[in-house]
Amino acid sequence: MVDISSFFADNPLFSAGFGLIGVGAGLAVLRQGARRGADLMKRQLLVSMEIPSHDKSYQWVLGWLSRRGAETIKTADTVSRDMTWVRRRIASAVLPRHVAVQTSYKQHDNGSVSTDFTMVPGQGKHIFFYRGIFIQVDRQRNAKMIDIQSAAPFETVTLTTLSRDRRVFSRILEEAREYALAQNEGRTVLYTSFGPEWRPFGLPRKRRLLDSVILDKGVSAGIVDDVRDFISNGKWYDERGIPYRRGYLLYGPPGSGKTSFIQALAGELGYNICILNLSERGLTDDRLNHLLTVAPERSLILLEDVDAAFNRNRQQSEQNAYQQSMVTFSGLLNALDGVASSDERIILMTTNHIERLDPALIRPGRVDVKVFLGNATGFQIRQMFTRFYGPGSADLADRFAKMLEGHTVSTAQLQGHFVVHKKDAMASIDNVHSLIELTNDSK
Ligand SMILES: Nc1ncnc2c1ncn2[C@@H]1O[C@H](COP(=O)(O)OP(=O)(O)OP(=O)(O)O)[C@@H](O)[C@H]1O
Repeated sequence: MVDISSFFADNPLFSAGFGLIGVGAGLAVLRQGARRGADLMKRQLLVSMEIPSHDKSYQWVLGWLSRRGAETIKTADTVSRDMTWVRRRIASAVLPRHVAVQTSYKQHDNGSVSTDFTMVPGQGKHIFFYRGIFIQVDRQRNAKMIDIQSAAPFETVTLTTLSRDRRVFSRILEEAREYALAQNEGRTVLYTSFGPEWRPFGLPRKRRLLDSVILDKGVSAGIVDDVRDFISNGKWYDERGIPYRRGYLLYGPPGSGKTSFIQALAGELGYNICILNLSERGLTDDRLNHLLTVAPERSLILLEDVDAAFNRNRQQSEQNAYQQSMVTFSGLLNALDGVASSDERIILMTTNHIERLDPALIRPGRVDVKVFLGNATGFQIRQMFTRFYGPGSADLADRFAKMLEGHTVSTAQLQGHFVVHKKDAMASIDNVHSLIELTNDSK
């Protein structure tokens, strides 16, 4: 009888093969162990924060990173020229090698616009140094996924650092937000709706000064006081379970300063403006409701020319739903009532024809303050005159106002007249007949 075990044991070919299998298996176990060990170490030692491109902080963080890049170059430049290699080392250690360009435009106080190019980290991994800590930035694009709102490829930026430094992330987010806000300091951002979200429209504009819009005596101060009072009384509303919102309706003839005043009000409060056109194609009740709920903080919501979208004739407004926008009258009322919102909401509406508005739209709770901005009064004419020609022109202003007595002139027409005669107050008076010809007397 053959002893099988001794046959295998004595067979050199077999034992060598068996040995190899053993070594292979051992290596695989080791490899897996090493991978697991590395994963475990990574989990224990590293923390990361992922910021998807649809999040508001995404652009803030990219902007902030680009500023850090610029600062690093400056720091590197301060190193003495004899130590060029040190400068190179600093720069090559912390500056991304693959950058993407982001072009921004800035409006200066004199109205001119300049272009600014900034380098933001491009796709891939980069390391930067912040407050004594190394942080890895990994910017990735997923070409297969599209952000439906912006139709842009979906991207993420992931910051990774040692877990003992995890608190640095909130500091970075805070700094990035402050940096982004500081870029718009002294400016008013106009937002328009883009699908279900608000997007900045054009460049942030220089704030309009409140005293550049001349309303009748006490009107401007009255509105500003009311809004300020509202803003500072959130707790009061909360304690009484009253929705924290306030609606204003500015009504009056064209060119009386309704829109300009809202811009100046936003400037005065340091707020931005979200402009919504109710007649916009594709706007539905749901979208309107959603937009009013997600308006950026510290913003005024402006619904311009509400009479164009809805008027007394409900029949017509229902037809409207099919012809242009799909917002129904009841949808608008619901959105204004802002069912579950406890956030501050300031809604301003403008119209040239208050008489065409359905009383349900302008009842208290939806419109709390109604202000008539009419054609220029004697007070406004004098104020605008002295604002254009200086405080020394008060006597001429009286004369000019007298000449316009009995005529209906809008403040926009007055502004136009003063712009034509901007350098000469007397010419403005001598040519008052050209203004009277334009007036609304016979209309
Ligand atoms: N009361 C005012 N004080 C200073 N400027 C004014 C005033 N009213 C109008 N203007 C000037 O006239 C122009 C048009 O004003 P604005 O668009 O604010 O009027 P509006 O009442 O909103 O008009 P519409 O009803 O046609 O929308 C702006 O350039 C603005 O500066």
